[in-house]
Amino acid sequence: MNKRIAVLPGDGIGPEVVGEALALLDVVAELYGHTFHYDYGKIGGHAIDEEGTALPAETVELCGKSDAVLLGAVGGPKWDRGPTHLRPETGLLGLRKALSLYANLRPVKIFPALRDASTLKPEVLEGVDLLIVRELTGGLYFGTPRERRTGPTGLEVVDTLFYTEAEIERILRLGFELARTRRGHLTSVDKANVLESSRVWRETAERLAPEYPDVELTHLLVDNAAMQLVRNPRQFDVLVTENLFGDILSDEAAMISGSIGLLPSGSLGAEGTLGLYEPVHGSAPDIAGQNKANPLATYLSVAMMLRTSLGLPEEADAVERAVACVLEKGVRTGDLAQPGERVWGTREIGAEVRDQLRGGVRHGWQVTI
Ligand SMILES: NC(=O)C1=CN([C@@H]2O[C@H](COP(=O)(O)OP(=O)(O)OC[C@H]3O[C@@H](n4cnc5c(N)ncnc54)[C@H](O)[C@@H]3O)[C@@H](O)[C@H]2O)C=CC1
Ligand SMILES: CC(C)CC(=O)C(=O)O
Ligand SMILES: [Mg+2]
Repeated sequence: MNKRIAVLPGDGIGPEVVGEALALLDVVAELYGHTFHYDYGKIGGHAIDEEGTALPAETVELCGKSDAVLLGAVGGPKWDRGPTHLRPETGLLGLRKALSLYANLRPVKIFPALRDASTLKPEVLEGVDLLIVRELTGGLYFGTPRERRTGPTGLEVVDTLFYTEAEIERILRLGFELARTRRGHLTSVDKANVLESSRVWRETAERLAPEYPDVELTHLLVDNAAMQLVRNPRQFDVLVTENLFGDILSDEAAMISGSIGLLPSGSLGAEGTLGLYEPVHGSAPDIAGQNKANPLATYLSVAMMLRTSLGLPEEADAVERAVACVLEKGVRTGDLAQPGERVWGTREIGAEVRDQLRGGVRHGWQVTI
């Protein structure tokens, strides 16, 4: 199979984890007889430095010609003081919008080997398998006006939470559809006790529910959802929520599995359109360039890409198995290692996963998981 992948490494640890992910994809290609072409694009802070914009037009064009997009992360302190239009994050938001990627899927699973790394007690973790469906092209991150202005008492600032009913309906429908393919439970997370947008969100969920009689719908206010996620995450199957809420809840949920360095994501538009795959974490400036970043979230994002956009489920399974096996062998980056345990670097854990993938596919050897 011949596929074109747009590769946007970005800033900070982005190039490190994406570099490892491509080395892993090369092994997938070698083992299964595929050809993956990588077309590199600029986005974020380094694009600002080199092109004067966080999202050069060529990057959007490149993505449009690809079968899938793999992204690292954008941002860093160097660009934090810039004006809004010259901030790395606007590049990523702009790309999501330009590609109409309205749904961001963030699965949270437990690797049995990592029970110790989770902040939760082992008995609470048993059987956790949840999916956060985050609306990605609307809400507070995209509403206008967004501005600073001078009012009667001095500086005033405005961010706008804007949704159309149609935007709310399409993400909720996806939530119902995904719940239907899993355990049949959808939790819609909102702040309907305060926000008008959330009231429409809840009304829309109620209106759609009769069309999905096989799905049990529950509503939860976002503050309670944040608490329930760490109290008893096993109660959740699919959570569907607004852009900002989903952003925050997914970082929180990362700690159920043990580290933000483990959580993958896939962003999708209408059926048959391009998908963008990226780890949930950011550019981690505090560890950038030190061979400390955990590349597993990016590997698991690659697995999502193989399965969803490239139609290669067997290859996706093999990557996920290789990751699980390496963890089972006790290989840990610093974010996962317990006090006193050996710490592997980004490149070293990368080599372990590649070896495991080769061994698993060629010789069928793997650690029992
Ligand atoms: N999708 C994206 O490109 C995102 C970009 N950002 C940007 O990233 C920059 C840093 O943001 P932070 O709030 O620090 O969030 P962050 O996710 O980059 O880092 C938070 C903490 O987690 C650690 N961490 C993150 N990824 C890791 C990995 N793979 N392995 C080991 N440890 C990891 C970091 O070292 C840090 O201590 C900011 O400029 C922010 O805007 C933040 C989130 C997402
Ligand atoms: C630009 C930010 C909204 C990125 C982020 O935090 C995320 O998508 O998780
Ligand atoms: Mg985030």
